[in-house]
Amino acid sequence: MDNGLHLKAVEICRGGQPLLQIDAQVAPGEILTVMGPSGSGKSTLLSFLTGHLAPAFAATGQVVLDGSDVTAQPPEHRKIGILFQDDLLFPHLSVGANLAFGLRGGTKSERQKTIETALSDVGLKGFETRDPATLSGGQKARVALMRVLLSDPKALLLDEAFSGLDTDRRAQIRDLTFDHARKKNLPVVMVTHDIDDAKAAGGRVIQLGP
Ligand SMILES: Nc1ncnc2c1ncn2[C@@H]1O[C@H](COP(=O)(O)OP(=O)(O)OP(=O)(O)O)[C@@H](O)[C@H]1O
Repeated sequence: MDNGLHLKAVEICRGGQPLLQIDAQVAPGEILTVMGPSGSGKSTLLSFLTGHLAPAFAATGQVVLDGSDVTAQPPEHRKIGILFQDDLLFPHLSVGANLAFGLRGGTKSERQKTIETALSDVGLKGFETRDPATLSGGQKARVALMRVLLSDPKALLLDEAFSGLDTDRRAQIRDLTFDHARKKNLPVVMVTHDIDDAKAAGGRVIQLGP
């Protein structure tokens, strides 16, 4: 498969001991859910994919994105976006400036238009000048989602991205995230403890491991 995200025989070790092994292909628009007990290496896997593996770990295998092996590339060249739980917006910047952060190219007015559209796509029309401190948790999550999408990633990683939200809000933001990821045809790797997240992503079990 050329397009999508291919985790080719990935093995992550710590202190010489294997922590996690995975071999999976995530097609564009598809969601790979990774579940497992605390400490099993889920976040470490995502840090390997983004290129931020901590020195305590060693990894073998390849990360192939849209047919290119990005394993040796620095994080900023990989085009892999990640959303964390309670993703922090820059507190000293307005909502609009937070969104402008990942935007490259185009004229100032084109960038402005892109931001307006992104906000209205997540039900936050007119929020450009708002201070992030004045937003609800769900509103912050929407801005964080748009910020990562505007950086034009070729794959999206979710690390307990919906965990800080109450049940209703969680389902809403999750649907919104899946919708946008599918619209952009992004392969998604979602780490979660929540069986409802996994059910919402759908599909089938492809690997069971220690
Ligand atoms: N920077 C680091 N240096 C050394 N060990 C680490 C580092 N980060 C995490 N670990 C350890 O590596 C193991 C895997 O951690 P990781 O955060 O990937 O687990 P996880 O499956 O995401 O857990 P959780 O579900 O609790 O978030 C844990 O035992 C953790 O304590």
